[in-house]
Amino acid sequence: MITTHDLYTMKQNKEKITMLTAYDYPSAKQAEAAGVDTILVGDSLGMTVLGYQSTVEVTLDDMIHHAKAVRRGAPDTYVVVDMPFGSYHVSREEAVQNAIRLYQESGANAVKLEGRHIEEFIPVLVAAGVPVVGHLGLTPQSVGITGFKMQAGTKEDALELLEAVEVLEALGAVMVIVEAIPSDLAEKVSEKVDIPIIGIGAGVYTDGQVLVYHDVLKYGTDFAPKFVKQYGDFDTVGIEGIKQYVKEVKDASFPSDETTYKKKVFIDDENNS
Ligand SMILES: Nc1nc(=O)c2c([nH]1)NC[C@@H]1CN(c3ccc(C(=O)N[C@@H](CCC(=O)O)C(=O)O)cc3)CN21
Ligand SMILES: CC(C)C(=O)C(=O)O
Ligand SMILES: [Mg+2]
Repeated sequence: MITTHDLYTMKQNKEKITMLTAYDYPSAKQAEAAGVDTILVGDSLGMTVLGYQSTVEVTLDDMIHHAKAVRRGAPDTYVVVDMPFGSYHVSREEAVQNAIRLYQESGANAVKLEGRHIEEFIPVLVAAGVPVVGHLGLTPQSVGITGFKMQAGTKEDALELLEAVEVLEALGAVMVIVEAIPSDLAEKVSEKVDIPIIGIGAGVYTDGQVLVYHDVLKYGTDFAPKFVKQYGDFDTVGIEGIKQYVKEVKDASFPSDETTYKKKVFIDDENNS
């Protein structure tokens, strides 16, 4: 498994860092088998595997439940887990307590938090030994305020984001995700700091890329943001497979001899009791 330190080295060596979300045992196994550098147990699981309209409904217990399954499926991959909406917004004490619980119970390598208000308690987490990943730009937990659209499109907002990344680095964050921001800003941000900047919808100049498993494989998603590229079509493969199964049960061609136990046991036969 790579370490937090390896992520810095990869940036220094200009080796792109790959990140893919995973939410359960099989997706984690696939991600590890495919050799991704890092897995994100994103709170996007609320949308991709639980069918919610946003990530706002996801709870801390949901995140722990899914992250533990991911850890079992990918024991040798660097795993980042999202702190969900509301779990780090009430007070500094509660935020730190919840982050420590998530880190400890999930077995993840780092916890990710959205926005700038996290600046007030990052040092406490870092002091406690918890690697912290930031998330700026489009922060989906604030969808009620921002909507799902490109962020930092004005000079003022771009400068603000640039400053925020520097502050996160200074406070000890190990990595920052930037989501749905202009490519030239993402490039500047990546050049400005030594910690890796991972982009989603942020162009090609970041130190790495992250996408959502279900988007990459076209698996049950109802929409695809502009920045998604589909590398597979699980929906077609899955639906075709299920249709074939249904057909074969209907016409009794399944189960066949090969899928049937054929030891003869008659309950009324003394020789076979
Ligand atoms: N399946 C999935 N993929 C994601 O990338 C993702 C999630 N879920 N859930 C959490 C957040 C939410 N994200 C989103 C959700 C919607 C758009 C979207 O509709 N974007 C429009 C732009 C709309 C506009 O600019 O007005 C697009 O066309 O890209 C973008 C990112 C990214 N994250
Ligand atoms: C989109 C990524 C960065 C994320 O936070 C998630 O999957 O929840
Ligand atoms: Mg998230």
